[in-house]
Amino acid sequence: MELEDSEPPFLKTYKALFGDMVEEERTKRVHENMFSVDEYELPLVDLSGLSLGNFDREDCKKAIADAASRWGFFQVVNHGISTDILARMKLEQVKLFKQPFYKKANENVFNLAKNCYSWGSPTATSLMQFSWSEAFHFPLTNMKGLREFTSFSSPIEEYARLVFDLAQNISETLAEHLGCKSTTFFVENCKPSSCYLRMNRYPQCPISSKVFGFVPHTDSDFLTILYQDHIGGLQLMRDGEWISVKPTPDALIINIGDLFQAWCNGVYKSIEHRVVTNPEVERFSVAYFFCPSYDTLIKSYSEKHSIYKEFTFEEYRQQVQEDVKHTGSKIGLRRFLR
Ligand SMILES: O=C(O)CCC(=O)C(=O)O
Ligand SMILES: [Fe+2]
Repeated sequence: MELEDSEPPFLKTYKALFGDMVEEERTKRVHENMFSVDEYELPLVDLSGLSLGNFDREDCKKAIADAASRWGFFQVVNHGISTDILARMKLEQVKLFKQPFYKKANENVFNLAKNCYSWGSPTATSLMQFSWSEAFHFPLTNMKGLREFTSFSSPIEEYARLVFDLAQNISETLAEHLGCKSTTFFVENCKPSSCYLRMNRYPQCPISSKVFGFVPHTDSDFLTILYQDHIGGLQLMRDGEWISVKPTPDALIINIGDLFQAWCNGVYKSIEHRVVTNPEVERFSVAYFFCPSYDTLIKSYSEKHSIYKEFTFEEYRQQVQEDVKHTGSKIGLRRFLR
């Protein structure tokens, strides 16, 4: 590997896991792809309805709640984040990943929390636990380090600010639809500093028919807002089958996370999703995780009955980490069923 190469050494490092697959894939005439599934368009919600008159507003709120309960995943347009900011953020993202690998892996480039860069899956014992991707995972407790690295008044920072408002707005809307007239839950517990931003890059993959870009999982937050490029690769579980999400330019994808599912007692669904890689091109995405502070108690909004035991966000995170360490995968909310 050249010193300046930005590509993580997947094949060399994980040789034991991949065996002869690269050669097999190269010489095969017919390419069977176990991840190739039907493509769907997610429900699309035009958020301009939220700022219009009462009638449109109610329609828009209903469309959001319907999508969150029936799909757990939907896309939004007219979300208030300009094409220009999205494009400038993407440029910064590419710049980050194009740094030499040794620098990404060995240096605390951003002066932020340690270990914010990760690649591959060091604990994977089988191919099914492996993710062919690299990521920068930023806690948003402190944007200072990031600001020092990127150009001042960074578009990443601007995006994080705007997307926080969007997440808060959608959470409030979903809560209102459940009949919570004036809930202050999200305002009180979810602050910009308790959220996370993860920039993902999925390098082109010579064994893409056999390895995930991101293993199947649900998100451990209230909701996630995803900005993806035009390549595609995100798939989700729907009625017991995997389906592939068709990218829509400039739309943002919203998905319900585990905490929301627990809070609303299962009305809105945290859906399993995964990413598949591409043999020819790289793909970029940015996930914003709308999270509460660690000590926030997560329990059903309704006094009536609740499916899950109560837990703090910290307890949930720790349990997820322990399960991944001991079983190789996340068990998630099933652990907290009453
Ligand atoms: O890159 C994607 O499309 C999805 C990423 C994702 O699921 C995550 O970061 O949790
Ligand atoms: Fe996810």
